[in-house]
Amino acid sequence: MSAEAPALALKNLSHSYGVRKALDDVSFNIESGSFTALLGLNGAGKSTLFSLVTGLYAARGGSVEIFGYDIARQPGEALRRLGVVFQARTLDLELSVMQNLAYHAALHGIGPVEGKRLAEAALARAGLAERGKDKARALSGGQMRRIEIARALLHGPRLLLLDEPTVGLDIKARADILAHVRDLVKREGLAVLWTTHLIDEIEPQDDVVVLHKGRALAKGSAADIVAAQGAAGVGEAFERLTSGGEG
Ligand SMILES: Nc1ncnc2c1ncn2[C@@H]1O[C@H](COP(=O)(O)OP(=O)(O)OP(=O)(O)O)[C@@H](O)[C@H]1O
Repeated sequence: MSAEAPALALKNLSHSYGVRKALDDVSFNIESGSFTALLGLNGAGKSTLFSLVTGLYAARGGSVEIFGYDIARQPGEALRRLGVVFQARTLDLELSVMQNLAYHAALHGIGPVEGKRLAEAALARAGLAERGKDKARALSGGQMRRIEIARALLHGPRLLLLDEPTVGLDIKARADILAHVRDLVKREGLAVLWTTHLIDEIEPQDDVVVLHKGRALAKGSAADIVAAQGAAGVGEAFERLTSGGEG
C-alpha cells in the first residue's frame, strides 16, 4: 500500500466464460475524489468487471488493485476499502432500516455499540435520520437506494462501486441519487465507479470508460472523448465509437 496508490487500478484485465470473451485487456485507474462512469450497453461486460473487482470471480488475466492491495493476493485488505451497491435490491424488507444497517456493521466485525453509532451517522448522511425505525419495505425506491449507499459506506471504504444504481427509479429519484453520489465525491473525496447505459447520467467533467464487447474503447473526461470523436455530445461519441470495428 502507498498513500499515492489509485483507489482502483485495473491492469490488463481479461475474463472469459468458456470460449466467450467477456472482458478483453481492460486497463484504467480511478483516483480518489473522482467520479468515473463505466458506460456500456447490455452485454458490454460491466457486470463481469464488477464481479472481478469485488473478488466474486478470479480474473483469468490481469490484476485488480484497490488502494494498492491486490484483490487476489490480499482480499481482506482490498475489500475493507471497497463499498458496493449492487443493481438488484439487497435490503431485507422485513427488517427496520436501522437493523439493515446494523447487520452490515456486524458482518464487518464492528461491535454493536459502534455499529449503532455508525448506522445512525449513515442514516443522517443519507438524509433519512427519522426513518430508522421504519421497515425497509416502507421506503420509496429512491430512499432504499440511499440506504444501500449509506450501508455500503458504513465501514468507511474510500472506493464505492455502483452497478446501474438508478435502474427502476423515476426521473426525480434518479437525479437525486446521482446528485447525492456526486456530492459524496466532492465533499468527502470518495472515489466512485458508476456503471450505466444511460448517456444522460454523464457530465462533461466526468471521467468515462466506454466499454463495448468487453473492450475499453475510450477513456478520459467525457469532454475529451466527445472532442476526440468530433461529436456534438456523449451520445454521438458513443455511437461513433461503438459502430465500427465490431467482431
Ligand atoms: N455466467 C456467464 N456465463 C456465460 N456467459 C456470460 C456469463 N455472464 C456474462 N456472460 C456473457 O459475457 C458478456 C458480458 O456480460 P456482462 O453481464 O458482464 O455485461 P453487462 O455489460 O453487465 O450487461 P448487462 O447490463 O446486460 O448485465 C455477455 O456476452 C454475456 O452474455
